[in-house]
Amino acid sequence: MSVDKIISNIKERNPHQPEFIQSVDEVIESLTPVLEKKDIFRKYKILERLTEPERLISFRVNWLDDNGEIHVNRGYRVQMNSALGPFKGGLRFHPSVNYSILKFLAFEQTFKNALTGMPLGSGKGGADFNPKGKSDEEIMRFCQNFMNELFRHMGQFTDIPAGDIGVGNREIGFLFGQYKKLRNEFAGVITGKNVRWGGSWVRTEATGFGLIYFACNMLSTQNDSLEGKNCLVSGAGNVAQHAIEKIIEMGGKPLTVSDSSGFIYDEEGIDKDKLKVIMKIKNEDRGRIKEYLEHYSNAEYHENKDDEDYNPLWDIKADCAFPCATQNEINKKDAENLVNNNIMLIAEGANMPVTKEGVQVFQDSDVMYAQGKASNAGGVAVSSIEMTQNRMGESWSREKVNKQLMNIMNTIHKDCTKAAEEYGFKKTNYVHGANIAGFTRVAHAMIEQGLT
Ligand SMILES: NC(=O)C1=CN([C@@H]2O[C@H](COP(=O)(O)OP(=O)(O)OC[C@H]3O[C@@H](n4cnc5c(N)ncnc54)[C@H](OP(=O)(O)O)[C@@H]3O)[C@@H](O)[C@H]2O)C=CC1
Ligand SMILES: O=C(O)CCC(=O)C(=O)O
Repeated sequence: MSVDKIISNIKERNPHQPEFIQSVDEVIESLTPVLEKKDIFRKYKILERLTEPERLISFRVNWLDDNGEIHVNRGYRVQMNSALGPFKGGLRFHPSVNYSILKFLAFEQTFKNALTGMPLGSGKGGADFNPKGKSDEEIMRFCQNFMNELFRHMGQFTDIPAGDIGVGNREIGFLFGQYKKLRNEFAGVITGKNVRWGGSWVRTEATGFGLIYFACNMLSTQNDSLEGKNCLVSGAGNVAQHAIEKIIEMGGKPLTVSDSSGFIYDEEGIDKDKLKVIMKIKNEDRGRIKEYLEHYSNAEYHENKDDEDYNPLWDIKADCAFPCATQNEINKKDAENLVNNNIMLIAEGANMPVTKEGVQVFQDSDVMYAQGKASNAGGVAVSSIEMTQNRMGESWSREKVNKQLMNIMNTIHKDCTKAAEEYGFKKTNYVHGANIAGFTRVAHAMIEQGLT
C-alpha cells in the first residue's frame, strides 16, 4: 500500500480528531523516505499499528464539591504502545481533554520515549476536569475518585502515569495516596512523587532543564551558547518555570512569561528573585500572572484578546524562543513574526505548540527548530530514572540525576542529527531527525516481538 493510502486510511478511521491527525501528519513527511527505503516497515504495517492505541480506557468520575453538590467528569487513559516498556506518560486535567488531545499526546510520547533510550512504552491520560478555582479538598476528592477506577489499569510493570497540564506535585500526592490505599502497596506506580516519599531529585525541574540542555546542544553546532541571549518563554507552569531557571543559570535573559489570560514582558529580564515571585504566584497562591505587576511595575502586561489573530508575545525581538504552555500556541502568523524578527532558535517545551502551517514556516527558513519529542524528553527520562530508583529501593543524589539528564539530552541530540543525515536531510533538521530516530527504535522492537 502506498504511503498516501496509509495516511488517508488513518484519517478515515479517526474522524473528528484534529489534534491527533495533526500529530500523525507531522511525522509522515519525515517517515516517507524511511518507509520507501525499508519495505519491512510497510510489510509489518508499523505506521498503521503505531496509530492505533493498544487500549483505550474511558470512565466516569463522580465527585462532591465543598457545597455537597455532585459533579460528573470523564476520565481517560490511552495505553498507546508497549513495545519498548510499560505504558508511560502524563495525566492532564483540563476542560479541553478528549480522545483527540490524548491520542496526539500519546502518539508523540511513543517517539519521545523511544528517543530517551530508556525502557519506556507510551501512554497519556487525564480528565475534562478544570482544577482552576477549586479548593485543595475538592482537588483531593477528584483525584481520589479518578484513581478509584484508574488503579486497576496501572502497575509498576504495566502503566506508570505522571503529571502534565493541571497535574502537579499536589495532585500526584493525592493520586499516589489513593493508589496505595486501594492496592495496599507502596510501589513506583506514579512518577513525579515528592522526594520525601519515593520521588527523584530533579524530576520537578527535568522537562525545563532538559529543554535548555537540548537548546545548548543546538547552539553548540554553531559554536554558540545561551550567554547573553534574549529569550521568549510562554507558560508559567512547571516546564516554563524551570526553563527560565536554567536560562538564567546559563547566562541568558528571559523576557516573558504567560498564562492562559495573558503575558508579562519584562524588558530588564526575569532574574532569580523575579522567578521566585512567579513561583509563589503560580504554585502557592494559584493566582494569575498579571499579579507580577504588583511586584515589578516596570514590566508590561498584555491581556489575551479574542479578536487577535496572532500572539504579540511572539512578535517581541529576541534570540531564542521556548513555547512552554500548550498545543497550537504558535500559528503561521506568529511563526512568520518570529522568523521576520531573526529569531535564531526555537525549542519546544510544550507538546506540539506550533500549528502545521507554523512548522512549515520554520522548516522553510534558516532557524534552528526542535520539536518537543526531542527537546522536552527530559521529563519522562527522569521519570524513568525515578522508576529505576523505586525498583532498587534507592535514592540518588541531585548531582547524579542532573548529570544523567544532561547526558540523555546530549545523546538525544546526537541521535537526531545522525538520523537526519542518514536519510539525506540537513544534520540540524531536528524535526526529521527526531521522528526517524524515534520511529526506527520502536518499529524494530515491534517487529522483533511478533504480531501480539
Ligand atoms: N510536566 C512535564 O513534565 C511535561 C510537560 N510537557 C508539556 O509542557 C506543557 C506545559 O505543561 P506543564 O508546565 O507541566 O503544565 P502546567 O499546568 O504546570 O502549566 C501550564 C501553563 O500553560 C498555560 N496554559 C495552559 N493552557 C493554556 C492555553 N490554552 N492557552 C494559554 N496558556 C495555557 C497555563 O496557564 P494557566 O495558569 O492560566 O492555566 C500554565 O501557565 C504542556 O504542553 C505539556 O504537555 C511536556 C513534557 C513533560
Ligand atoms: O514523566 C512522564 O511520565 C511523562 C511526561 C509527559 O507527560 C510528557 O513527556 O509529555
